[in-house]
Amino acid sequence: MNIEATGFDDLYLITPKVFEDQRGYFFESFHHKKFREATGIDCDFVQDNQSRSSHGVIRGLHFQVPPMAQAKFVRVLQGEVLDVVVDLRKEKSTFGKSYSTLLSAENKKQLFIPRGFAHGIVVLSESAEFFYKCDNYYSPENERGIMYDDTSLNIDWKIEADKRIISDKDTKHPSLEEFTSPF
Ligand SMILES: Cc1cn([C@H]2C[C@H](O)[C@@H](COP(=O)(O)OP(=O)(O)O[C@H]3O[C@H](C)C(=O)[C@H](O)[C@H]3O)O2)c(=O)[nH]c1=O
Repeated sequence: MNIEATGFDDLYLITPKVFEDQRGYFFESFHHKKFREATGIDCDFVQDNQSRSSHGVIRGLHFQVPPMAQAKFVRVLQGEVLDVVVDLRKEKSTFGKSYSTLLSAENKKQLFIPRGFAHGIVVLSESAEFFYKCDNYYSPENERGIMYDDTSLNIDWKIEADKRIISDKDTKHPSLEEFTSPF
């Protein structure tokens, strides 16, 4: 497993070691001890989520506030997404900054997103199956969001505006400036 720093504290891009043979491939999609030894992060995941989305779908930018904030370990089972996170941790020099990376079934890359980040995806392939582990349970009353197209975030979502598929909920979040971060 190769773990890359991202310039954001505790945000890591992971490339698993893939074993290929004439049958296909195998890789360890998560290994608690190896991850902890490489990052110092002792993460106990309690909930797995999976979603399927069509080309152009944007889900985000979502997060849960304390005491139900979530760290996430995300990857793509089929297709390709641009995975986007925004640092909401006020004391960090990266506060308000975004980080994006391509995750795909092909590159098998994974992103560990610590608590204190808003998270979203945009689907670049025909469709995508997205899978992620969470270290805290879903809590609707603690769910929040910031606008994916907040110009202060300067995120390139790669899909033209008229081709984007977005839930009604995701068109009604505050901007980062309008949101007082609890992180
Ligand atoms: C997140 C979640 C949702 N739900 C229910 C609530 C709705 O009835 C339905 C769809 O939920 P939503 O539209 O919020 O799903 P996404 O837009 O994919 O939300 C996710 O999008 C981005 C990518 C994230 O990082 C978050 O984990 C999560 O907010 O599933 C549950 O029952 N449990 C859950 O953990």
